[in-house]
Amino acid sequence: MSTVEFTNVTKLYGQRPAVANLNLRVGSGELICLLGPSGCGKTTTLRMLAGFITPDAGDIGINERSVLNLGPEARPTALVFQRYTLWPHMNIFHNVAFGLKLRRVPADEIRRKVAGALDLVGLQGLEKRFPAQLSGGQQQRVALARALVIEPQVLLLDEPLSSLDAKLRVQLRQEIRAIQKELGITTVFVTHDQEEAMSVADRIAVMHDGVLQQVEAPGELYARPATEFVARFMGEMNVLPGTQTGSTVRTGRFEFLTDLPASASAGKDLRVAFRPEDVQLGTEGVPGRVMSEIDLGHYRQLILDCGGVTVTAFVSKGQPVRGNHVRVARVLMYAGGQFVSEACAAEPV
Ligand SMILES: Nc1ncnc2c1ncn2[C@@H]1O[C@H](COP(=O)(O)OP(=O)(O)OP(=O)(O)O)[C@@H](O)[C@H]1O
Repeated sequence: MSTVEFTNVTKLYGQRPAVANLNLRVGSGELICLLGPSGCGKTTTLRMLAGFITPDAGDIGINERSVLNLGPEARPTALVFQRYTLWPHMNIFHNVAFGLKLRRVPADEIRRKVAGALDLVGLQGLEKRFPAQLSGGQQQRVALARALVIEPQVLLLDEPLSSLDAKLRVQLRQEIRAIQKELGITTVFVTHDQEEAMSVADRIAVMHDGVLQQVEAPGELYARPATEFVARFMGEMNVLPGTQTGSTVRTGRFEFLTDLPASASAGKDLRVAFRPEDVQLGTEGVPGRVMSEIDLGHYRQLILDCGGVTVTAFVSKGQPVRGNHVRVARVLMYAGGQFVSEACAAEPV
């Protein structure tokens, strides 16, 4: 059973924080994805946990004990990189056995453990092959076996699927998740791909400009983004500028009712946000004009001009569109980038 805890961790490059005052706890057996755009600080966070980068402030603990004074090799972690970093001149057996040999594990135990690790990643029987004789996906499985064979308490994955093609990525991420669950190993998985994060994580930690924005289970993160950044980053979202008068919030010709006191949004940029799948097309609401329509297989994406406001709507394939009026039942409101309240459609009087 292993936990990870970052407490007020900061890493500066010059004056600029790559990671700013990070507080994050990873529970025992939990898989947390660090998610965010390029340069947000994910890799720096992972490397601080692995011991390759020293934080400027704060503490990092594994199992409630600080690991800051331990070098990478002394930490109970194993790291899998984006590119399969296998030794080309060693066969698969020796690639996987390497860490055990360094630890002076007896030969028969090495054989047993390597066989077990290769079995776990579905590569039994390929011990004598060399890396160049394996596909990209197989090589990445070897890298995973090599990390797991030393029985780390915490598994660290740095964009482990980025160099694979789309189909293989999907397959391997399910395999990684299954292995992680089977072993119950505490895991930190870095990715910039939100679909990947949604599909494997117990919780997702979204980062932006070195700042942790929100940590939540995937469904909750999607339903209730805590900041405007998360709202825009996780899936498609309509984000429109709003103005509040009393209990009414307006954007274009849309009107919503809120119980947010107007004083709470005064002087801050107010935004209303709603998912394209929550846009209803019918005979009631704000008249819309379809500007473009894209067939995306199981649903259609419509871009509508609703009196000068551009709205994206997803319409499921089997659903006939009965009218060109747009209604949005529920919206999220953000002031100064932070979630402040929900609002609901004001019914026409
Ligand atoms: N050695 C370094 N020297 C100076 N700045 C650095 C160094 N390493 C990282 N940075 C900066 O710190 C910030 C965070 O980098 P980091 O690699 O952690 O981001 P990331 O989210 O992992 O991005 P990517 O997905 O592109 O790897 C970036 O602005 C980056 O330019």
